[in-house]
Amino acid sequence: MTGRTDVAVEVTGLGVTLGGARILSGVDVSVAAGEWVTVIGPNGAGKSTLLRAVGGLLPASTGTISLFGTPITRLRRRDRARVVATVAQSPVVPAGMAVLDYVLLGRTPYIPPLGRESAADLAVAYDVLDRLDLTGFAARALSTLSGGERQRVFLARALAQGASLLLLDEPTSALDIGHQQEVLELVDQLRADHGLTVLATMHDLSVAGEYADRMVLMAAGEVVADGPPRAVLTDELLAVHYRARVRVIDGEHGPLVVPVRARRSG
Ligand SMILES: Nc1ncnc2c1ncn2[C@@H]1O[C@H](COP(=O)(O)OP(=O)(O)OP(=O)(O)O)[C@@H](O)[C@H]1O
Repeated sequence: MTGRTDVAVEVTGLGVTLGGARILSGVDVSVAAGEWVTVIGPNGAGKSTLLRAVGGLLPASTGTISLFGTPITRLRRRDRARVVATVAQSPVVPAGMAVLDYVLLGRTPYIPPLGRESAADLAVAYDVLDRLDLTGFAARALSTLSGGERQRVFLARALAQGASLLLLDEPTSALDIGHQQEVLELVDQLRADHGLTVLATMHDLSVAGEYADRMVLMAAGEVVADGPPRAVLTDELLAVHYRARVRVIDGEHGPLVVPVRARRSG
């Protein structure tokens, strides 16, 4: 059955089992078209697993996942790739591949079987390289780039895919503060200009809160809070689920989470 297309992601009662272990249980997450939702939670909470399931990279044991109203199980791989693009935490990179060729992999869903990329595909690849400040790297082997440069190339490949839903798993973890802002602002600009929908995971809670419309807090494979940043980034919720001592202060674009060191005795 085809449902509403103004809902980009509808996850209902999702359970995922991996290696015999239950990793996600009863997860409900909904992302409206054009919305930016960031999933947070401590290490091992199940954030990447959720993104991989939404990207069609892992099967659901229970529950359903729909993208723009179509159950993911009904989308063929090629059609799915035109709808959703994923930037994984550590993508596998083919040995010796040049940056431009890697970004062109994003155009695969548009290239006929046994065909070659068109001039239009090349133009898209060069455009995203330019937007991400990567033009000078086009001919370089991906393996020779720094961690941050490589992370921008992974994003470039996802953007070249032209999908309307972007899944970003820790997209800025290797980036310096300047490139972090550049990448997040670019994604936000694309969202404003092209109605892109973003479902991300991030560990930097202050940055996460500045960009997300809504945040989903996960712990031990379940959703424990879901709401605007101010409702999710609270001293209490972070203390309980991260076992962290933090102070949340009001920032211009959202709450800022400041770690507070324990008082030393003696
Ligand atoms: N193939 C697998 N077999 C068994 N357990 C797995 C498998 N893949 C992931 N897990 C476990 O599932 C749990 C959730 O992992 P996941 O990577 O989704 O967490 P995460 O919230 O993204 O964590 P992090 O913040 O550390 O990246 C972890 O405990 C992990 O060890």
